Amino acid sequence: MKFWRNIRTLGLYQLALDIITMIRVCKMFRQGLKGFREYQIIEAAHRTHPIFSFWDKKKQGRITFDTLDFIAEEGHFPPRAIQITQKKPSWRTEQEIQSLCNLLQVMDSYRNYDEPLQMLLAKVTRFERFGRRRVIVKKGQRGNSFYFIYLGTVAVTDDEDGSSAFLDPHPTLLHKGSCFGEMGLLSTAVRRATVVCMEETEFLVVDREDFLANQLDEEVQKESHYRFSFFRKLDLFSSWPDEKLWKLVPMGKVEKFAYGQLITKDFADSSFLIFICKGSCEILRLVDLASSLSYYKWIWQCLELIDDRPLRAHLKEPYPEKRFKEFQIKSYPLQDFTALKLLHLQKACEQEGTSLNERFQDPENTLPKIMGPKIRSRFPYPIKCSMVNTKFGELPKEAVVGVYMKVHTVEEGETVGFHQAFLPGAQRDLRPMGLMSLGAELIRVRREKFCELLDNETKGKLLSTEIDYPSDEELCQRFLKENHWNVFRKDLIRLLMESQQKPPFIPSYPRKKEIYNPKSLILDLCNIKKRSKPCRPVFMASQKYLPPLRIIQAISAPRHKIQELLPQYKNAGVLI
Ligand SMILES: Nc1ncnc2c1ncn2[C@@H]1O[C@@H]2COP(=O)(O)O[C@H]2[C@H]1O
Repeated sequence: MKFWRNIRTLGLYQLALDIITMIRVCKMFRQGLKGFREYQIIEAAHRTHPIFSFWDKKKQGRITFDTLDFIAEEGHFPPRAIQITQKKPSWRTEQEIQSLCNLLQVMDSYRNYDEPLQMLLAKVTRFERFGRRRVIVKKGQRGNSFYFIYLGTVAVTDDEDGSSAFLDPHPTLLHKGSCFGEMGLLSTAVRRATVVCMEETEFLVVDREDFLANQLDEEVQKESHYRFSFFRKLDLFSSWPDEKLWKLVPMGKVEKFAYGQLITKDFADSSFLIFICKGSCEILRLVDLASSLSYYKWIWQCLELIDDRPLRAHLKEPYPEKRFKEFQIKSYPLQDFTALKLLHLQKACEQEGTSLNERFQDPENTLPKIMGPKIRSRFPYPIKCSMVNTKFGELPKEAVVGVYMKVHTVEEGETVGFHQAFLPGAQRDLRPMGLMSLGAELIRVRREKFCELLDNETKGKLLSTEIDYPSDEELCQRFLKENHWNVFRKDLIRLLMESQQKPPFIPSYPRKKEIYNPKSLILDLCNIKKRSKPCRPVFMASQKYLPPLRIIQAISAPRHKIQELLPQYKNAGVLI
């Protein structure tokens, strides 16, 4: 009693009570939050007809499938599937295993196995979810499990606690759909690396006994041999003995990328050397069009076409004499007097001491354009739009855009990532280039690890395969050319289709506003004035590579009617 009285006087009793209460509250919060999350996942009271059912003739019974059972918050492993993985393998029913197997198809590494093996894995796998910074496997330790990543990202590091992954600007990352932990399960091997979660990550785990019982070790060996035989076939390694090549094999894994999937934003800046095993990839460059002289010239030429005069000329009223000259020229019937106009214009230019090609550079120039009638002469009055300064002069703000241009295609058996790496820094092409898959299978190896094996002969071979990538100016000119051709092609198709006089096929669009609108990828120079506020989503380039910039795919500029360029098509349909 005395003891308790002492404690009471010391306040320790109260402290202990407080701590117990706090623990209880925390526990309730934890449970509450979990419950809340589960609620978010399952909540679907408003959904209609969640149960899909049909009569199975063979089984003479009704088969029902509650779609809600396998619905989860986007990307998360569904709660119903979690329940199945929590059961002992022998308690899982055939149907449950099949449902799990269907669900796991989203993971590339799982899908690669043949169907019977997939079913065996679905029977034994269990689910785990870990938070950021959690170490999953530790280098040097004995391995007990093999992991599929259902959601999230992990990093593979050489240190024991995985902390380097958060300091390294280019850590080795494994994403949703990959697997790891197989090497430590092979006979006497220990973990070759540490794997740490970069964010909250969901795994499907196969334990050592099940891994070996299902002969997954043989699958792993098969994959290693695949990598070895791929490297063996490359001319780059023809001088390497087998033992040396086997050192390269565990440095990377085979990764699959879907068509159009971005592999890396900037391969020169990343620390990887990439070998293309199957398919091909495109090297892409994000070009800031406003930094190109050709684009600058072209934009001003197009803007003049809008109403025959340079945009800036509208800001000042022309002298009466000039206005009269212009009136005279404009008042000719356009189609019949084009040649005459040209002659007149040339004379006028000579008088003014300018050549036709220089006209776009002269903001004061108010002479009309020389070709036939225009389409969309919408602005007979001054155009007002905000301008920005570029290195060549002012451009309308709307016209400062970027495009992704293909620089080069990398084919099967080629490598990416050592471009000009052996040149002195100042001579290197340091422009950021992205790599996009056209449906490719590749192996990524860390450059510094590869350099440990690199000899002079291999270096020489790498140098001999190097090519110079086109400059931004060349890419821009190519874009303008391709854009011109695409616009012409579309105009032509429209012209020819018009003749068929059938009502055009118009797909019915959902009424809801969509996030993706293909029109947002077209810069419409004819409506440049109207676009004070972009009404469509603007695709922005990454700040790291360029200033904020709208990304476009095509430019629709004021242009001459196609019938004028191809007089034989004047009566559309006659030639079809
Ligand atoms: N270069 C690499 N690229 C991708 N994964 C790797 C790489 N090195 C090791 N791993 C994986 O990281 C795991 C660490 O544990 P294990 O050695 O069991 O198996 C290893 C591989 O699955």
